[in-house]
Amino acid sequence: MATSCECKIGPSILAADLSMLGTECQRLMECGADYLHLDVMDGHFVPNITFGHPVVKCLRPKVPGVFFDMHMMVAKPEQWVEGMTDAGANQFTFHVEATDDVIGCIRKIKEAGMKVGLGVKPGTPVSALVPYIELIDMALVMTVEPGFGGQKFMSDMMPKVQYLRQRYQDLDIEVDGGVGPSNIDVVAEAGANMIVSGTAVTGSDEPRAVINRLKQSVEEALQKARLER
Ligand SMILES: O=C(CO)[C@H](O)[C@H](O)COP(=O)(O)O
Ligand SMILES: [Fe+2]
Repeated sequence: MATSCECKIGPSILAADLSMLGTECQRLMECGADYLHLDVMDGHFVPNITFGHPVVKCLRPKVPGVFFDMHMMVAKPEQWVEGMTDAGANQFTFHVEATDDVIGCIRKIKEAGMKVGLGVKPGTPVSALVPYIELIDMALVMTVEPGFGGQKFMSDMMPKVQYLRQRYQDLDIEVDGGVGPSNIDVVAEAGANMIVSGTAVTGSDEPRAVINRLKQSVEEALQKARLER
């Protein structure tokens, strides 16, 4: 996932034309995306349905080598680990609220050879992640209620990001929901280094320009933070 920016931008394809998923993903990578954030919803954990591992398996050869961060908004995430690794997913990000056996799920994902992401919904305190931090690769802080793209960014989630960054320098921290050029600076300043942007990118006629603007804004925010230190 090499980029000049310390922060990586991963477009969510939720608001893209899903009938052309392969082409849309290729286009986003050509426009400067660092990785792809693929939103899986099961109609149980969230009140919406998207797609599952059979679709991801078809998508994999269309964008070989691209990092797939699977945002698993599903109940019983452990049941989809095998299917996702077989489909070619790189990271399996599930929600701490979704299973009674978080450690068992983490172990299963690692054994399958994928990286582990663990997320919290807006109403869940960040402390819910703390017992698992040493076991995971990435913490996901949701800045919308999971289930739908195009919602308003919840800036009051930033203290969660700051809390994690102050304590865990090497942890990947992802922010997801409502992020675009007008607010990505706040997200980067708080300490996120993997930033998802869906509607702002895929809903634009010029996704390349939007991704460039996102990266520029992150660079400026980090530069400002360095100078203020
Ligand atoms: O997980 C998600 C919703 O549950 C999406 O990744 C997220 O909403 C990104 O889309 P947008 O930038 O349009 O909010
Ligand atoms: Fe997501």
